[in-house]
Amino acid sequence: MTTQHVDVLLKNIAQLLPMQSDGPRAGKEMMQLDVIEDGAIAINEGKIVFIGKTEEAARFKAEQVIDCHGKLVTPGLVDPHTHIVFGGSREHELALKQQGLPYLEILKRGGGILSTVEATRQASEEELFAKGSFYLDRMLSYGTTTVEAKSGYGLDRETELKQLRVAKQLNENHPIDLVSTFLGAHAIPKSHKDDPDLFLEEMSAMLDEVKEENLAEFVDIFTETGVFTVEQSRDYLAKAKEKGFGLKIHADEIDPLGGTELACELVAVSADHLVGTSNKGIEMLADKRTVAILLPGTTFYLGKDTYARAREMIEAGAIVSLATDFNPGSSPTENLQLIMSIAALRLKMSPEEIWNAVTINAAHSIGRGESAGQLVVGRSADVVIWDAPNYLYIPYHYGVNHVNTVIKAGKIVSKRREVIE
Ligand SMILES: N=CN[C@@H](CCC(=O)O)C(=O)O
Ligand SMILES: [Zn+2]
Repeated sequence: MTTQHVDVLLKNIAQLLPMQSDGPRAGKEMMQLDVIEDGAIAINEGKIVFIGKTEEAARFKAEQVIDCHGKLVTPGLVDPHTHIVFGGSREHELALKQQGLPYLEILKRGGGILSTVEATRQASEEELFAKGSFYLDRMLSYGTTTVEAKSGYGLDRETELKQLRVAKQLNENHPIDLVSTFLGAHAIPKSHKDDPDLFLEEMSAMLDEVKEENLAEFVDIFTETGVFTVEQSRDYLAKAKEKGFGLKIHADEIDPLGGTELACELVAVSADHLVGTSNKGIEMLADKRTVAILLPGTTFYLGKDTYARAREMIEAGAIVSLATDFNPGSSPTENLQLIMSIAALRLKMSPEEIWNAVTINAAHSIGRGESAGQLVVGRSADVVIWDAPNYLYIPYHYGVNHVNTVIKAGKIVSKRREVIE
C-alpha cells in the first residue's frame, strides 16, 4: 500500500453525509440521503481527495488528523437568501409588531425597509463592511459556508452600488463565499412615492453598470401589495434577463399576488417566500426549473400562523430550499440551524428533506450547484463537524449552535471553544 500524504484527515465519523447529486433534488427525491457510517474524508490543498469509510482511508498520512468519533459531518450549509449588508437595526419595531401593526403598514408609514434605507445611506463603506463581517462571522460559526447577499437598502444609484461593492469586498476578504443579487427594486423610496415606474426605470438604468463592474449575478424584485405589481415586475425582470442576469422574486410573501407564477413563467432561478402561493403556482413549480426558497423564519418572526405549503410543493414535485432571510426587519437571525427546526415543526418537512434543502438545493438556487453543497472528490473542502451523533439531531435540538468545527477550502475557520477544566 503506497502512502499518500495529505493536509487533513477526518476519520471515525459516526455519520457522514456526502450529499452527492448530479442535479437539485425535487419532490420525492428530497427524501434521498446517503449516509456513510464510520466515514472518513481526506483533504489536500483545500480540496477533497477522498471520501468513504475509515477502513478505506488507511493509505492517507495527514499533517492533521481529526477524530470525529460520535460526530456528524456534512457539507458546509448554503444560505441562499439574505440581506446581510445594511445600516442600523430595527429592534424598536418589535413592540409595533406586538401591538398588531402589520409589516406592510409599518412600511407604508415610512418605517420598515425605508428606515433601514435611511441608515444604509448614512453608513460609510467601512461601517457596512465591518457590520457585514460581523454577521458573516456569526453565520460561519453556525456552519454556513456559502451565502447569497442582496442589495436593496439604497434605492438610489449611489447607495445600491455602495452595498454591492461592500458585498464584493466581503466575498474577497471573508472565508464565506458570497453570491450577490441586485435588489434595487426592494421598495418604493419616499422620493418616488407617486411614480414607481420612474423609479423602476432608474433602477433598470443601473443594470449595465452592475454588469460591467461584475457586482451581481442575479436581479430580484419585491412583488407585493404597495410595492411592485406583477406587471411592473414582469417588465423590469425581462430587462434584467435580456442583460444576462439570473432572476429571483420576493413572491407571495404577504399577499397572494402571483409572483410565484411570474417566477416560473420567466424561468427565474428561484421564487422566494411563497407563503401565499396559489395552487396554480404550486403546479408551475413542479416544472422544476425554478427553485422554491422557503423562509419560515420570516413567517415565524412576523408572528403569522400560516406558513408556506411546503408539503404540497414537495408532493407536487417541486425543488424546495430553505434560507434564513437574514435582515434587520422580518428575520433578524444568522442561524440556519434554527430555520431547519422551524422547517421541521411548521413546514412539516422531514429531516432528509431539510438536509437536501440547505445543501444541494440551496446551492442550485444561487447558481452554485457545481461548487457548493456537496462533498465530492475534487471540490473545495467546505465541511462541518457537528457535536451531534446523527443528522436527525440538528432540527430536533433547537435554538442552539451544534457546530464543533467549520472547515472552509480545507482550513479550519471556526471552532467551538473547548471548556477549560
Ligand atoms: N420582504 C422584503 N424583504 C425582506 C425584508 C426586508 C426588511 O424588512 O428589511 C424579506 O425578504 O423579508
Ligand atoms: Zn428577502
